Amino acid sequence: MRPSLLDPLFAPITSLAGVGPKVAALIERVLPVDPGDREARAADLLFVLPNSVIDRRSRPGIANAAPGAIVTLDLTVDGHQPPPRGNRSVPYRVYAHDDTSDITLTFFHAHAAYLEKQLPEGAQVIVSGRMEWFNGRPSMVHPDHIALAEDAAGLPLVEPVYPLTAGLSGKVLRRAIGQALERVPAMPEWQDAPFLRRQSFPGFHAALERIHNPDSPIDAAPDSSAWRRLAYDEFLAGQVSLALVRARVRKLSGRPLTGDGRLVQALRAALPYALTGAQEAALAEIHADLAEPERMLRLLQGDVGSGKTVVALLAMARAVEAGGQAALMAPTEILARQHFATIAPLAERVGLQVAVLTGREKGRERREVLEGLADGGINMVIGTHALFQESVSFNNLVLAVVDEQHRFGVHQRLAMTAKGDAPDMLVMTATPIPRTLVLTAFGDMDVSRLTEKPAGRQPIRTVTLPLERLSELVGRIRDAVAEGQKVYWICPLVEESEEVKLMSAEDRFASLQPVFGDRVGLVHGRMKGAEKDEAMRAFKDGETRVLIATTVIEVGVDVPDATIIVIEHAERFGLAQLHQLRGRVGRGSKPSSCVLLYKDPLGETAKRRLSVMRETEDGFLIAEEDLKLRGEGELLGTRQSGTPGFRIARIDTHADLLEAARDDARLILATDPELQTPRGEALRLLLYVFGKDEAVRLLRAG
Ligand SMILES: Nc1ncnc2c1ncn2[C@@H]1O[C@H](COP(=O)(O)OP(=O)(O)OP(=O)(O)O)[C@@H](O)[C@H]1O
Repeated sequence: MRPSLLDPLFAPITSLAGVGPKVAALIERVLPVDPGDREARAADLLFVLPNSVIDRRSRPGIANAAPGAIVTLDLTVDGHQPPPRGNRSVPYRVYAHDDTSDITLTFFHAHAAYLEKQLPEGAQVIVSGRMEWFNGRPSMVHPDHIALAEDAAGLPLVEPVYPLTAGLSGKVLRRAIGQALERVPAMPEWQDAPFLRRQSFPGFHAALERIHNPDSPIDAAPDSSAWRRLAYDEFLAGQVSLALVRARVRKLSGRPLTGDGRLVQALRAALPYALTGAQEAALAEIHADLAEPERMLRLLQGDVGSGKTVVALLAMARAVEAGGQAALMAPTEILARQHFATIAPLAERVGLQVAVLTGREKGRERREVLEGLADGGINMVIGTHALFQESVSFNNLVLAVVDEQHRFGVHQRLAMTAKGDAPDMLVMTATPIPRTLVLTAFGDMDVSRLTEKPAGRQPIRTVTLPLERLSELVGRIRDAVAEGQKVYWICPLVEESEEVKLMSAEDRFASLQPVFGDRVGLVHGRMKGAEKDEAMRAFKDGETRVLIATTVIEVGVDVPDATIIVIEHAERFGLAQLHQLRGRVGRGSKPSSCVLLYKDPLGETAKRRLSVMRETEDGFLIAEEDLKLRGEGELLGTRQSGTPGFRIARIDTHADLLEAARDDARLILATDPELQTPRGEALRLLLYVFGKDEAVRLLRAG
């Protein structure tokens, strides 16, 4: 039970003065981590940390500001220049000046009414943001902060600037955060005192105060001791919680799984290729783990197209040899069916019973699968999260393989675990996550890496092309199709809504149909399962040659003879996603290419991403680069912050703390596994504060 001293912090944000349901909904949009299906709490507000500060201590003036510097300027607004009607690619410009020079303030996708209110013509305003020089003129794109000079009187000299969303003013947010800060109760220190001294870290409450009420910009920067303290808290909460889950999982100790090797041998013989060295090595590690009485918790990391599926199959075969059942869980229905289509013919050839179970199996079909799983008639099952459902019970599940784990949470992992008597776990991920992220997302699992691709693969030629040259591209694709090639055509991901996403794929389909006739197919997330299957099948069998798709095909889709992928509006995709998408080609022995269609003007980050894609195919390099580029923010709108899944910590700035937190967590749990010492009690508070209630529940008297 959560101690009552935390109650005020855990009250919904609507309990704060000035926060009604409407404001609450806006605040939820700026929370660094989506609260999911629970209400946002006052505690969540503590971790809305500033993007930057307005430093009113000195005002250099436009002419004296260094390019790239974040500055505060006292400006007089001279005039507005909205973009021509209907042309959203031209920015909205506001002209202004101070005693030293003129400046242009630039806004993309701006709301005219909002800007007219914020920057009335003739008004004195205070604007801060990054100084840039554009065509030799001082400019500022999307200032971080704008205030009328009259409103700014009496404001602190150093003021934090928070991420905002349309309709939510800085003032309202600051006031709400201030109240949340007042609700932080006196709590015992959960960090080790000598460690705090060594690092010169302030206490938890003091750190929050310092960041939200800074005396200087340094206080509110991610590398300040206050921010680092909180990042460490967050890492430690995460590591302790992962370690608790892991301890529970391991404690349900496993059983040695060995077999006579006949099934595995027969399957290997049935494969149309020989395993790569990396596949052999990974398999040997997995088989060794299975043979141990301890449970296996292993992560199989392989770059796109490195051949993870067959490794999973052979691991599952070993589990069946040992007399148990194995399950493979995929993140999407398309993938579950694809795995089934690959695995079933091979497995059935050696006498295995394989079934598929997704949300789509209904009625008799479903009943038969459930019966087969319960009585052991089915040896292997492949499915989606439908495998977790309560109605599913296994006769003897000894191995659970989870594909694309980063889409599943720790709790789902536990749910799968509950299905068997402590089954071994193999987690597969196609995202070549850097070592540090493995640690944050998976804790310290054992890791096998597929570092080599099957022989005979050719490099993928990657080119970038502006959207204006679309018709030229269509001509070339037509030639390629005439030669018998197969083409994926990925349509833009538009954030506003699924609706729009769908539209763009359908529009493209409609515009390409006159060119390709019935050789063009369409697949997107809103289609019914059977329609999706049919579209994938037609493409696989070559009835359609061009497949227009949304990112539903991002992960895992395997059509080895597809040789071209066009990614429209490539500038809107993240690096990891582009890499995954590109990995849909180059999976056979023929040369392949990837065309990144982009729309000008490209932001700096987008430009860098596209050039990284041109320069390398190495997923691990790309992942490192991705991490560096993230958090630098985009020109389009607010600076996005941080590392996914974290509120405070940023892998690029705080990576050193992560290793320390992992070691600390191990040490803590080795000496105080149930968190019952005084420090352990304090650590329970830490877990609550960071929303790890689930982890506390795993503890005795939790
Ligand atoms: N040793 C091998 N030699 C030749 N081809 C192989 C080998 N191993 C796997 N393949 C083939 O390589 C392709 C990719 O394998 P698989 O679908 O398992 O990749 P993956 O690692 O899951 O990649 P992704 O994450 O991109 O889906 C498949 O067509 C598979 O049949």
